[in-house]
Amino acid sequence: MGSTSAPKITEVVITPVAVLDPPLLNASGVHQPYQLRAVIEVHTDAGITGLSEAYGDDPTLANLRKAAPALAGLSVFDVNGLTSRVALALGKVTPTNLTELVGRVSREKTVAQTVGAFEVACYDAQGRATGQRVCDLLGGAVREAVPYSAYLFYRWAVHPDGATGPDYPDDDWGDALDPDGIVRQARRLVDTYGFGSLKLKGGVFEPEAEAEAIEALREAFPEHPLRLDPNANWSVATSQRIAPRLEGLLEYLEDPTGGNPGMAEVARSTSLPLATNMCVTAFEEVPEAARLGSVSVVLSDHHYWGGFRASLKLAGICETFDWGMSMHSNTHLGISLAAMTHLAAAVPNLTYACDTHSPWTREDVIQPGALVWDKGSLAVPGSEGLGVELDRDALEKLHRQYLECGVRSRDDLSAMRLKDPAWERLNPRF
Ligand SMILES: O=C([O-])C(=O)C[C@H](O)[C@@H](O)C(=O)[O-]
Ligand SMILES: [Mg+2]
Repeated sequence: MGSTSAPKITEVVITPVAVLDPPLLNASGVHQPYQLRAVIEVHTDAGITGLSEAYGDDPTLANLRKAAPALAGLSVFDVNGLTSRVALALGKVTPTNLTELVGRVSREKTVAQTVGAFEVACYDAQGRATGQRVCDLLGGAVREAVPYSAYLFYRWAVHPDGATGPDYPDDDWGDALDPDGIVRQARRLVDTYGFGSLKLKGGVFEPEAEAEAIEALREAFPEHPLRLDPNANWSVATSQRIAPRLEGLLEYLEDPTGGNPGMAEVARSTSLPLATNMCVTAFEEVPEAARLGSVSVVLSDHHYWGGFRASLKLAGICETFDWGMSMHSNTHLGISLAAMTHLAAAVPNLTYACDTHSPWTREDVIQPGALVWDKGSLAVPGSEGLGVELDRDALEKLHRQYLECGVRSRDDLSAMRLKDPAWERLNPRF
């Protein structure tokens, strides 16, 4: 196809939505009753529309809205043009981030987040224009089914008093606050989805209690690879105390402590591979990690690395430094899940099962049937583009929920203080 006949962007529509979210505990506090996402539609003069999904907090929305008008007239194939137009439109943008749990903020990362949000929609449009799947545009599928891991969370049964209205529909998972609760949760996730590996979100309770939960998981699931992610809520000394107990139990220990120097100290004292989505989260952080030897697995995430092409670049870096590659998730909907699946299908060295928050998200904006769980994996959806279609009624409903719920940014700390007003975010806590 010559560039003159390539679909050109005519309009970008950004719709914020709010989705029900359970009270999942982490190092920063607890999830609010609603998580925010932005649904992006990139319309073209060819009548084709590309879809994408991004964070939906106020600062992200402001950046998306600031950059969107600059895309008018751009070919959906011109991803380099997209990158430079977004950077120019954002100018000296204020660095923003969704949560401290995905590493430090920087201007580079803020621009990358915005580029990535539109880039995914452009790839979807490219696929729809050419009759190709996104994974084929990214180099071809090296796997037709992408394995995901069960994402286990300590959690309460219900949100704290005052966090929700009287009609808020709590889920039926109950609480999980000790090893038995975590094993019970894992059993249900494995039985329902067939997950073949398990990740426990840690950094919540005393590290010994979390190690005990890992031991209980090992006993209950002798064959499942296990991971623990304390989100940098352990000091170096604590990490060095606990890591030996976890050796032989975990396939990797994710972000036990904060920063590349601290991670490097821990790495030197344990045989456990250390993984991260906190100290290597942008290209500018790669040289220090490589120099110090702080990590051996990097969790990619197209939402903040800058989209598909940036993720392929990261894959090359991982290969160069002999780092394993996995995939991180924040709460997301089906458009992002499709994007994650196409990307993971096309990256040969992304050999670890990917993270997903899917089981915790009871609502969606896509039409059902495109993403079907089978033995903990998702087959690459569709025959062109991302392979998912918007459910307009659901989009409208979740947008209305956004307008009514009052949540405008992610704030796990304030959510936690509804239960315990004296709760402090200690960094690290343990
Ligand atoms: O692997 C991670 O660090 C995450 O998944 C970060 C997320 O924000 C997770 O902790 C959460 O949803 O609470
Ligand atoms: Mg992590």
